[in-house]
Amino acid sequence: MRRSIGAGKPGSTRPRGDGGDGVSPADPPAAPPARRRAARDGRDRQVLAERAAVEAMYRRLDHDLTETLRQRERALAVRPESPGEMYARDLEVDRLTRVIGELRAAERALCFGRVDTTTGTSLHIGRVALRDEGGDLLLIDWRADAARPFYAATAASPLGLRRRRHLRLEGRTVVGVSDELLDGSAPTEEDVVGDGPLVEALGRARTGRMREAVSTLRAEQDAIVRSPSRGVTVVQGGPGTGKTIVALHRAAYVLHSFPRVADRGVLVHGPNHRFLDYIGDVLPSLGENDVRLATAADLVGVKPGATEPAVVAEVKGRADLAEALARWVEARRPHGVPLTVTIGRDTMTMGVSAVDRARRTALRDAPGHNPARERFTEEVVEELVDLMEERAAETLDTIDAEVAEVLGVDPDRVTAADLRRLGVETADPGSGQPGFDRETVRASLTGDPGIDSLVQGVWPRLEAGAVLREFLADRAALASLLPGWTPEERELLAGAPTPGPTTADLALLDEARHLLDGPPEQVFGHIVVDEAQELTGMEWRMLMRRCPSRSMTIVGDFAQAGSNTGIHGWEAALSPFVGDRFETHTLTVNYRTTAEILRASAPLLAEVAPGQRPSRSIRHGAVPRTLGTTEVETAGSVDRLIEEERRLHPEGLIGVICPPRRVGDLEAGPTGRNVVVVPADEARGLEFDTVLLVDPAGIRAARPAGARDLYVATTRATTRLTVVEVRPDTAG
Ligand SMILES: Nc1ncnc2c1ncn2[C@@H]1O[C@H](COP(=O)(O)OP(=O)(O)OP(=O)(O)O)[C@@H](O)[C@H]1O
Repeated sequence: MRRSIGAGKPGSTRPRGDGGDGVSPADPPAAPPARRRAARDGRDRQVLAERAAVEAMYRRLDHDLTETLRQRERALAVRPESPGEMYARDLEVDRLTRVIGELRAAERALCFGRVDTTTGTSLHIGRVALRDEGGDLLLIDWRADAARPFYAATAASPLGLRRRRHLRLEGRTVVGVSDELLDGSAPTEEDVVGDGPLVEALGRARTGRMREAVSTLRAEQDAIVRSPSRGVTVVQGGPGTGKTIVALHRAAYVLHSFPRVADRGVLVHGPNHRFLDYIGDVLPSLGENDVRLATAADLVGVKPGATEPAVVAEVKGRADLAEALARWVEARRPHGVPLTVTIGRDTMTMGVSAVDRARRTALRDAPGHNPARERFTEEVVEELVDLMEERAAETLDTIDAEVAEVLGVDPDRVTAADLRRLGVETADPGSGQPGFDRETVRASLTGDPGIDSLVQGVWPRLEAGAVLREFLADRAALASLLPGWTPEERELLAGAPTPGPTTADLALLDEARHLLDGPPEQVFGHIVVDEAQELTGMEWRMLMRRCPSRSMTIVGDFAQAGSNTGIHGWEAALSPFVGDRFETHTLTVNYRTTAEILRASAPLLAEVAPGQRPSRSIRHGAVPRTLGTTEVETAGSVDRLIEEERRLHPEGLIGVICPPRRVGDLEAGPTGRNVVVVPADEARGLEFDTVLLVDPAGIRAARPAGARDLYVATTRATTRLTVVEVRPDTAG
């Protein structure tokens, strides 16, 4: 028999049953009163015992926090006496600041779990590790190896556990415990077997912000979070299977377990700010505050101000543009040409092979067209100094020859003999031309505007925005650099200049900057890519160059792809960068959508991704309904539905998902508290208790990926879905 204490109401949807997911069947049969009383006494004792244990942990947390704050104050008070000491001090202060952040973030639900082994030992699991004053372990960090059985043990594979316990806290007080027995043993008075926190978590009303799931990660999710792979991990699965939650917990795990990664920081890349805001609380609540959340526009630091047809965006996203652009830039450097310079009355020529050698040296020493140009200038100056020295030697030789002819003596030998007589060593023949001061000549040439304009003629400084505009408009170059493209495809590039950068231009701009100015300033130790099915070939390059270690967690679902990227699978996306060195995991259990909603979206899934198996939902709820309205009545009908929904489910979060062109009209309605209007092309990754899906035909027609937008929209609700079809107004 299973009972639950302290659990909140699971809401109107009920779990379907265990099904291997560890989710308990609902509605246990009623027990006789005496047994109920005994059970209640038993669980009260358990709650009290856990309360005492957790109070001790909070005391220790307070102590550790005070102590770490003191340590930081002491470190800050030290006066470093050398740059080395300053560096060491700053490192220590950074470390302590990080620990303080972790300890502070651990305040909420400090301890959420416990495991008891079959041999009688137990461990409490929480957000940080804590030891008592004697050094004994009070709490282990959820990311530690020792915590793995808490997540990974199942009845089929109990990993030495007898019991897994979840604790529920209000503030610092334990108010509920819930146990799962894993070794098949019968419950005793010390066990409180209940519905469990997953059911509770899934039944809670949404807030519009994703919540962390550290206490309820399932075994299949935990295996990915803890994967020892430091390379590329791909997580795929249908909507609501926990891809995002897994990726974010993996980022926290990686930061904790791979310190070298933590040094460089973690980037979470998402498609838009609506989505990044939605997931933005998860990592801080896991104690990770140093994670950067960014869209492509944030990474490039440019806001796209113009739009363009999807077909143009598609060709601009193709990765073979990178090679074409590189060759276009390469053609702006000197190849097979000499450099002739006039200094004073002298004209000197740096030969073709010297110029080519200087170009190669420059690009090797200073990657990027512009830095290499400066290095090339140094090489040119060096070559000119050599030439001038040679020229000086020739002039002196001529004078010497003239002197010898007039006086009948060799001036060099005379001078050397005179110097020897005076006890001075004569110049070493290898030390350069006597009287020619290379340093002074080099200094006078370095920074000389004449030299700069000479170099500018063969190797101009370039700016990424201008390069991109010129490149895209250079029909002749595009024809020779992109021979595999049809003339129509090339014309899409050249024939559609926009007044400002578009979204597809961002990755091209980044590529141009990389070619011109070298690698990006900020790179990361680990990158999480969410909604990765949206990335074009050029965008993959943009992310990969920011992750030289190729340590990445990539999550996505090609059935939900909104942009036509020309990339339909992980191999196509990743093999240019890592070959086949990536691990793919597939999540199959849907934690968001009810089975009824999933069933309603199945025909759309079959349409957009034939052959892809639907995920398996663990929740049940109302069958989605379809209503009709007319064009003029659309806003009024939606307003009435919102009011009805608010009356029946005051706690629930309502998402109104519609074609982009209807957003303005619908936002004028009773939005605000608990209601968000979202254009269908921005709904990826989001979730609501109730979804009002307005004008499905309009969503479908809004862009080429309309059917996939519609599929995404139907899979956003946790509980209730109402589809509002809009009929055209009849005349009169
Ligand atoms: N183990 C878990 N414990 C509690 N909640 C969970 C768990 N796994 C998933 N969820 C919840 O299920 C919902 C769906 O998860 P998530 O958004 O990560 O799925 P997804 O696969 O990324 O979906 P989509 O493809 O639609 O973006 C979220 O509310 C998430 O918090």
